[in-house]
Amino acid sequence: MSGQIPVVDFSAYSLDNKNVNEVELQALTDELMHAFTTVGFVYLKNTGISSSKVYDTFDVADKFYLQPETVKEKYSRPLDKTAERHGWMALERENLSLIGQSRPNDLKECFNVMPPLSEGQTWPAEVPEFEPVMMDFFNSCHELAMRLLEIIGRGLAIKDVDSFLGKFKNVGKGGNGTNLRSLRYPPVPEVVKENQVRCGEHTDFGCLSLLFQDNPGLEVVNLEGEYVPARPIPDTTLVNIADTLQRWSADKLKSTRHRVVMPDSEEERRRVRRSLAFFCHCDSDAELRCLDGSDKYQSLLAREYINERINATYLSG
Ligand SMILES: O=C(O)CCC(=O)C(=O)O
Ligand SMILES: [Fe+2]
Repeated sequence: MSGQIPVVDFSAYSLDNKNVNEVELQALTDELMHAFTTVGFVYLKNTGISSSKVYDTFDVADKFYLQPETVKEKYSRPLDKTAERHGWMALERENLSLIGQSRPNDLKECFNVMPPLSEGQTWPAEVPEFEPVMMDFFNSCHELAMRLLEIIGRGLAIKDVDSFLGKFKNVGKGGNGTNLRSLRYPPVPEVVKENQVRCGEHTDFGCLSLLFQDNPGLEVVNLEGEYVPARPIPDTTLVNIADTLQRWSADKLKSTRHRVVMPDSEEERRRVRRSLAFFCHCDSDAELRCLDGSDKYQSLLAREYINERINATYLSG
């Protein structure tokens, strides 16, 4: 299916666009709202984030992954679920599967970039370009996410869009869970554990996710409830709604299940798969009161909601 995930031209509000046209922006809003209220995913082209920038970021991440395990361990992400979650996670350390422990841990390695770093956390000194390149990518994603949130605020007919956007004022500054995750899925080994996948089925926790991927494997649940491939389309960004925003919008916006499976073809199994996921969260102290004014869900703080979700996710120790 890239079939059922629409491809939308974002030129009207691209990061490069200095002359925003009201009529075009409204048409873009309508297209995006249609996608976000149905399948929950959309491919965007002409966002202003170039594929050369994406590939440069993949390459810098690779330089880190190629370091010896002893080096990478210095930058391990704390396993304590209450700690700020910046850092590296070794292969088969995490299990995102909603069906939990009935699957072996995910066959992936990843690095979460979560500024500002807490005390004791450092950037990989062995790859000096890691910090500036990751932060530059983080900042571009942040800018794009804010444009998308503005469009969503408009699409939901929120009276005070500025106050909605104000709930994201701490992205990258602390007191906000936004992070950029680089993922590396190694070639599939000869013998794979029963039921193991590259990334277990899940929905994302935050508000909005942006995804950049080099090789196939991602699958998304379609409107019929079946997993179908969401293949990489060159020069696009895949965007999806995540759980916090689904709840906040009283289920108008859809947070859709997805996963990354092992490819079938021998050739693809031998390939590394790389992706970059920007998980945009609202501020931890934002109050999630249903945006439509309804009382479908009881109001609670974003922090409380996210903690609930993190605690439900199995992290092997
Ligand atoms: O690697 C991918 O394409 C998707 C990863 C993902 O869904 C996640 O980390 O939440
Ligand atoms: Fe995800």
